[in-house]
Amino acid sequence: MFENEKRMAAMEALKFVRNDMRIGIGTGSTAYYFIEGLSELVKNGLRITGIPTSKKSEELCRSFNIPVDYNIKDIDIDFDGADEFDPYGNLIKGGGGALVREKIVAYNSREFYVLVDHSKYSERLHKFPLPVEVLPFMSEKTLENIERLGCRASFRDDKKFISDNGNYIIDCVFSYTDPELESQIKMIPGVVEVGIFRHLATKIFQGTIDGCRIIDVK
Ligand SMILES: O=C[C@H](O)[C@H](O)[C@H](O)COP(=O)(O)O
Repeated sequence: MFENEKRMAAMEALKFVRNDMRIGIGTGSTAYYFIEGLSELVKNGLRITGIPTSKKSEELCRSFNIPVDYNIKDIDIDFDGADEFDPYGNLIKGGGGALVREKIVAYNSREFYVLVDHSKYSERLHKFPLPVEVLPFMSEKTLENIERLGCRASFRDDKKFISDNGNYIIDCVFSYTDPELESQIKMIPGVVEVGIFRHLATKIFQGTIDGCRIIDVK
């Protein structure tokens, strides 16, 4: 859905990539267009090092001959998609189950550029169930503890979905996903990471029917 908007967001963001940059490489269908476009630039001589945010994106990079290295201290810009964003640049991520690595890379990047189609915008985060990665150990209790915060929660694919880190994803339906929930959920033992990304995005590239809108996050 909205493939053209996703492609436009990715193409616009690619204009910010320069020689010798170390860049975070996101996960998902929008990040795919970014990786595809990046591979063309690399083929034409661009020198970059990529830090992929999932095994899937790493495989894609390798198949496109994009150099990959995880032993990088300073990441210049991270480019990734999102499931939902609000006017303050708060994000929900993890629809593809890659939230842990995505958050580590975003946190350690000087800039974090988010690539989305128009449908991802909400005045208040409420459309997309909040993904939370949890350890398998006593995960039923972890789910109960998360539900106490006021949501309906379920294991993704009845625990058949296993993250790149060997964990489960719990999808949580809140009537409103208050960004403040990030720290409350993270306090629950067994929770590895929460798909709320606050104070991380620096620019949002939103594909629209006739181009791409760039939003600078204050
Ligand atoms: O775990 C996956 C990621 O957070 C994705 O970046 C997110 O789900 C957006 O994916 P898409 O671009 O396919 O909508």
